[in-house]
Amino acid sequence: MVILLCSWTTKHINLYKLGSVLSDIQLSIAIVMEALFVQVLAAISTFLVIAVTMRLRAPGRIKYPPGPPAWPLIGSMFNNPATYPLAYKNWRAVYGPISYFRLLTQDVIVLNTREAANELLEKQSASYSDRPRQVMCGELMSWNRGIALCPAGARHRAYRKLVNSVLSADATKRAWSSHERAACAFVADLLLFSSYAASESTHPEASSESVKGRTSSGSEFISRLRHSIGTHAVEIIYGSEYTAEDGIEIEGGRGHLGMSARDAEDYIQNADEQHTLFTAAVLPFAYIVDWIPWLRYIPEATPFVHFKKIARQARRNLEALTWEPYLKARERIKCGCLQNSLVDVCFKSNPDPSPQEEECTAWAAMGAYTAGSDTTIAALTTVFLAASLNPEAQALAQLELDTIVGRERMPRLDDRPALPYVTAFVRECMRSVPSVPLGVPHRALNDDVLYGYFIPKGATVIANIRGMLHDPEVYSSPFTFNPARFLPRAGISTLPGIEGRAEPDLGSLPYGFGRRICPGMHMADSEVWIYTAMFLWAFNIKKSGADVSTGANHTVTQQPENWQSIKLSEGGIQCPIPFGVELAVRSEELKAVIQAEAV
Ligand code: HEM
Repeated sequence: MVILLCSWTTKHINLYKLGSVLSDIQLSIAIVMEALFVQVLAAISTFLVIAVTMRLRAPGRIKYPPGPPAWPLIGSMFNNPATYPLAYKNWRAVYGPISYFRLLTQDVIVLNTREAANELLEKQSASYSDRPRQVMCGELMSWNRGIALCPAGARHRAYRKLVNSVLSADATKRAWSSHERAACAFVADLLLFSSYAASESTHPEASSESVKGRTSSGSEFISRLRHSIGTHAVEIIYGSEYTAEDGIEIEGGRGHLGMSARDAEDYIQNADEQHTLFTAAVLPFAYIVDWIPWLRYIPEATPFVHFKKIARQARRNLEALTWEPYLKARERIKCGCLQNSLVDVCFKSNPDPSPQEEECTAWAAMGAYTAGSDTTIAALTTVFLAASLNPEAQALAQLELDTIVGRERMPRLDDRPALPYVTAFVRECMRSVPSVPLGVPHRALNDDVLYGYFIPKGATVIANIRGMLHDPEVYSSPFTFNPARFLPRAGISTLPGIEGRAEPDLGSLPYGFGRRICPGMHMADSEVWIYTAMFLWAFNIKKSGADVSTGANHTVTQQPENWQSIKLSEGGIQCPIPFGVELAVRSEELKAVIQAEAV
């Protein structure tokens, strides 16, 4: 039926087209409308056939998992929970460990417990390592050429191998001193100001202003954090500038090779803009074309069709984001200025790469940068908010730091085992506001059954990470900020008198599952920990109602006693907004140590 309708349309258009060249504009409009009408009819018939077939597919009488109410054929299209991460928060209580909904022809499985996620995404990792088709974000904007949305297969394996060269546990340990330097520079940078405020305008998703990249207004605090994490990531992935003074003769007498500080600034800014578009588009079915894929073929000039223009610009910018820093790093490396960045390590192991291999490295590098920055910034923003809202927990962490590290030097990463409360503080932040609340969707490669429920081949599989971390059956009073939940019952020697609750450790849960687990988790863990430790060692932080940089009054809506009321940005990456904080260095003595170590 569908084929018949389509061929009828084509014939019809051709006949009319002949006339329309000669006759008036009205006729052309009528033709387009008619063609569109028939195409829509064709699409609806397709959905009808496919949807009915799909409902009949479950073998035997295996049920689909429970889920929200759905309409015949269209499923949960009008109350699409896929685009609202918070919509899943009570699903474990309502539907149990595994739930299901359908959007037109797309099956979506939501895993609400760690056990269910382990059963599918860890134990059968190979069958769930693919990503669902994402027409807008993946195909039209080109993000499926990067690692995070790349389909499972040889190219994805090659990407993972490349990024592991600098992100594996061992490689990360070798980079500890570089993380410490970056955290120390951040703290020293903050010393220059007496107080700061974080506000909506600084978050990439918070305003249309920021979507266009104008993020400089007001709040120094987060923009400084963004700058610090971004510059550090650029260094780890592309290396830093190499100047003639560094001891090498540079051809043509130019002053430097590689990424200059200015290039890094531009890169960070461009990456922010592209990643903002990415986080909005990566949510399942975020754009109409994700629901009706053939819309990708309609001309960009069609009225009311904005997604084609957005996609074209995003694709062009993503190419630039991928190639410009890579080519600069390559130029430096070819002149013999080798460093330890991801791109350098790739060239060391393969000094004469083919164009395909170069393309692979360039996209792997871009993918690692973009996946690693906003997630880490979101985690650290939560840390600072948590400290400002929980003065008691802040004071306990500082007491532990003073006792173990003292006041004559800054904390280091090898202090971590001796600082259990600081570590528990960081974990509690990552539990309270996981940066990636629904992970990145996986895709079932085969039909499967879990707990007696049918999982159809091709289903999008979402791990409800936030729901797992807020499950009251696992974490008592899940919306109360309490680092002691991660301490042993017997307490800790660094802070006698604190009663631990010995609740389940986070493990790698905030970082996803199976073959797609975050390859940057070791780096993120070390980075978030050292930034937190140095920051709490150096500053007292408290909440404030005013953004001192702009003078604008912000209402402090964040309530320490109930993290459910914390305002979060929407999208694939979650970050608390807005909040004001005041910082004060803890003593002149510490200020002198910071200034000395930051040199
Ligand atoms: C607090 C910080 C971070 C969090 C919470 C986080 C979380 C995640 C999550 C949940 C995923 C999806 C995993 C899945 O599909 O099951 C992911 C993927 C990924 N992350 Fe992270 N991440 C963080 C930092 C980083 C860093 C620092 C890097 C690199 C420098 C990085 C690189 C990546 C990459 C490349 C992927 C895609 C992996 C793939 O599809 O094979 N992440 N991350």
